[in-house]
Amino acid sequence: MNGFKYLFHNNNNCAFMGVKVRMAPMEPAWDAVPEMCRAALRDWDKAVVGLGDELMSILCEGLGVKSDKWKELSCLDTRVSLCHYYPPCPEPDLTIGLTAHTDPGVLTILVQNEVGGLLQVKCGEDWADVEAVPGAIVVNIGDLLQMISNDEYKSVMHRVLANPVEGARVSIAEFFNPSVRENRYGPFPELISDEKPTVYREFTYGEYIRRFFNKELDGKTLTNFYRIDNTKA
Ligand SMILES: O=C(O)CCC(=O)C(=O)O
Ligand SMILES: [Fe+2]
Repeated sequence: MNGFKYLFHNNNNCAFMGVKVRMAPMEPAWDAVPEMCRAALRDWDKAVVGLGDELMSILCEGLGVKSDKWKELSCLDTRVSLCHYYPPCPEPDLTIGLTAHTDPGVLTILVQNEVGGLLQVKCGEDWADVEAVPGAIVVNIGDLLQMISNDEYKSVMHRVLANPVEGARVSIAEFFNPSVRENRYGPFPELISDEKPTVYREFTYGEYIRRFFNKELDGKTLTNFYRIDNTKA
């Protein structure tokens, strides 16, 4: 089915189920998406696409490069929506909702329902709860953005605990990724100087994404793989 998947559990046997729809660059086969969430998913995608553009322009300005710099690399052209459903778990101490990871792409925009306190972000050695604030949107910097920003922005390690309460936790994420596999990625040249040499070597998006799908998620990031050890220069 073009661009649509049910995920009943993922490789790490996490305690969630999900529906994944690739929204762009190709339109999904909407007929294959369950009718009950078709319109909502279409509206969600429409609502976040502009927000992604706007956030990325602000983030580029923050780096001191031109605000549409990200367009040169088709940074946001692939969009994947992933709806997560974390059912109540009778033994939450024995499993995890979603294992610790950083998002591999550029940006993630996420909303969650009122069952909060399960999404956590790593702060130093500790985990901090991301409370469910009505109307709030969670934005994650992904590994690719960390690398193209030459470490000015840091991707966020996060996880979801198994759900100990009666009601289900629901979240919807939109992942923004590049689309052109041949494009070469590395820190924006404008950010490189003698004082701040490049922290990452270049790679193609195709190579990057292949590596991502061939590794375990738990606690590891791809950024270390592409990092140059400047202390040895
Ligand atoms: O459900 C959540 O809040 C987080 C989901 C997530 O981190 C992911 O799918 O990458
Ligand atoms: Fe994530």
